[in-house]
Amino acid sequence: MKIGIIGSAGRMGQALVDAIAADGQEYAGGVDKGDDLAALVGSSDVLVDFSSPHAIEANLDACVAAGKPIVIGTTGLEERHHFLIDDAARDIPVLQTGNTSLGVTMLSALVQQAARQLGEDWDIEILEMHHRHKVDAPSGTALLLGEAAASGRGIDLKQHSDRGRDGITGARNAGDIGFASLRGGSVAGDHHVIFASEHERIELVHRAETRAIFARGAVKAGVWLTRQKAGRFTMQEVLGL
Ligand SMILES: NC(=O)C1=CN([C@@H]2O[C@H](COP(=O)(O)OP(=O)(O)OC[C@H]3O[C@@H](n4cnc5c(N)ncnc54)[C@H](OP(=O)(O)O)[C@@H]3O)[C@@H](O)[C@H]2O)C=CC1
Ligand SMILES: O=C(O)C1=N[C@H](C(=O)O)C[C@H](O)C1
Repeated sequence: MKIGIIGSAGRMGQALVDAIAADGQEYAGGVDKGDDLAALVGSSDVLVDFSSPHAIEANLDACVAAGKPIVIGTTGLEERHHFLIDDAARDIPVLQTGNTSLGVTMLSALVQQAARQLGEDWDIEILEMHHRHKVDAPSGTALLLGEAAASGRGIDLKQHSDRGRDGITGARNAGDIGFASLRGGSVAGDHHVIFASEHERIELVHRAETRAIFARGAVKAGVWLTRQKAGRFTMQEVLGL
């Protein structure tokens, strides 16, 4: 399978080049800002995008025009990006996720189950730490885990998230899902989901020890997408979880 990378010179782009070779796939080439995207899309069977939210619209347009599937791992997406993805998914297979690793995909299933079964007296807080170069917060994974918790609870995350406590915040709003972000050093990605009740606490933690886990999952998702019809897919579907 010929896999093209959008954001190829970046940290994830480089990890992907290795993962493509390790999986026995063919590297079709890569683009970064200002490169010939249409040419890459034309010569690839599937595109994998780990670049910037600014690139999403052009990437989707190019893939729709050429009828090629795309995996979007880029984070920091806004609502309008999700609408663009939904539109494109009417014509081509698209998988967008804040985390392509097996471990986080499993964690999100566990978080959803815990949130469903624990009562509302269990406060939910999500803490993430990443390397000093990361530009978006909360991480895409933290938001994905927040969505998993909200869906387990049967609530809308947008109406129930607390994303930036500072100063005299007042007491915690019952039912909110709280987010906190730390940045420093070279941390590939740590996520803690904390369920806190009056007398006990459950903490579910995932630590990425290398970016290879994201790259491996993205390659797996890309190969899987080439066998799908148009639609929007999840890592749970790819991994059969
Ligand atoms: N879903 C997941 O599992 C994971 C997601 N990520 C996400 O992937 C993204 C990239 O992360 P990372 O590799 O660390 O970041 P980097 O900054 O190292 O790499 C981003 C690359 O994308 C390029 N780029 C920027 N704008 C465009 C554009 N408009 N078109 C094409 N290429 C562009 C950059 O080029 P230039 O330097 O010239 O701007 C750079 O080479 C982030 O959003 C990150 O959060 C990361 C890890 C896992
Ligand atoms: O920017 C990163 O590095 C990462 N980004 C993703 C996110 O925002 O959750 C995934 C991973 O944690 C690494």
